[in-house]
Amino acid sequence: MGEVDPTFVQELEHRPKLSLIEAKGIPEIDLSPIFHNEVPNPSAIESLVKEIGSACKAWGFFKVTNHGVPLSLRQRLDEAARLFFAQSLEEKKKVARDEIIPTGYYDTELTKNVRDMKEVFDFYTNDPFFPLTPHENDDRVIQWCNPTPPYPSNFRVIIEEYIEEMEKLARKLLELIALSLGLEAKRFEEFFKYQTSFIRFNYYPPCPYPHLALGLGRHKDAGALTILTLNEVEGLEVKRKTDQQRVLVKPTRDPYIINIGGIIQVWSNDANESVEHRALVNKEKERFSIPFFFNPGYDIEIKPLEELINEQNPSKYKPYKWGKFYVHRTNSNFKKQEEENLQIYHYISYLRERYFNKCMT
Ligand SMILES: O=C(O)CCC(=O)C(=O)O
Ligand SMILES: [Fe+2]
Repeated sequence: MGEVDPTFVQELEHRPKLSLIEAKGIPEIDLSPIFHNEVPNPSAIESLVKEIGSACKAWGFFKVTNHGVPLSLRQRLDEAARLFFAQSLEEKKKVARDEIIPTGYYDTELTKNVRDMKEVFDFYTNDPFFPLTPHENDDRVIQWCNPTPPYPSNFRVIIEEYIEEMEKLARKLLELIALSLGLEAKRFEEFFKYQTSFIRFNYYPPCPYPHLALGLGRHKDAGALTILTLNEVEGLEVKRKTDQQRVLVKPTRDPYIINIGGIIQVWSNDANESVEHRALVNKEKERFSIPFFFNPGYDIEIKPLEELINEQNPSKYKPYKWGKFYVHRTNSNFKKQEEENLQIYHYISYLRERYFNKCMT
């Protein structure tokens, strides 16, 4: 075993446990009532909405089957990603991200200020606009253009095809979530007109010290919704809501894993919470995961929805602009900071602040 690079080493309390617990009972939800029924069946849709609602509350994440995304497209995407990461570092760095526009390849991501044992390639939908800086009074925006990887030559085309499928699925899932919260199906639609969604390719090479490092440190996804696909290698650990234990999610070929993000947590005023998760590495096998993060426009103000708050259940969050939040957070994932990176709980309204500071780790 070579020298351990200290930048990857997790503090004792965050190192992986040697005995892992397999997650049981993760809801697996069949989406055929919306994707495979020619004629809509209202009672099937109603039970689907109930299932989604309880999965969001009990777990914050769940699997979906019959989701309408062709397996063959995913296989082409997996293969293209594998070819991309198998190239030399020099080749991959031809499409490296920079400090201003963080699209493309990088291998130095930090989560909670510790380096992750992974490489990444990020590709945003429709070259979206973002604030140039996180500073509140700075109105300048900049377009985040995606680099085109020269190899494999069809990578970009496949990514774009796949993103279209992801968007379709994400919009449907959000409709079901809206219904489960007692809202109109299309309640969230306007927020995604100028979306800032992106697809991320995570590549975790075999690691000589998997008991000290993590592929991806503990975090909660900050956007609205994540649609995740994994290769056959285990590694995803999710914090189970019932007992706060980290449980290992068995990778499955066809179903997608859906994660509630921080934005839905805020919109729903905590009715649906985003769960903490992380990724382990191992000594022998390389691991891939491909999340699609469905995110709203940069200028959308995120706050609890009017319909979901009242005197008994007042708003728990101060409004924040998604683009500013995101740029702040992206900067901290790239460079080591003196303080912890931005989280939705930094927007908890004043009255709850003391309570929350105690609860968050
Ligand atoms: O690699 C995994 O299993 C999880 C990836 C993830 O959580 C993320 O990229 O946000
Ligand atoms: Fe995540």
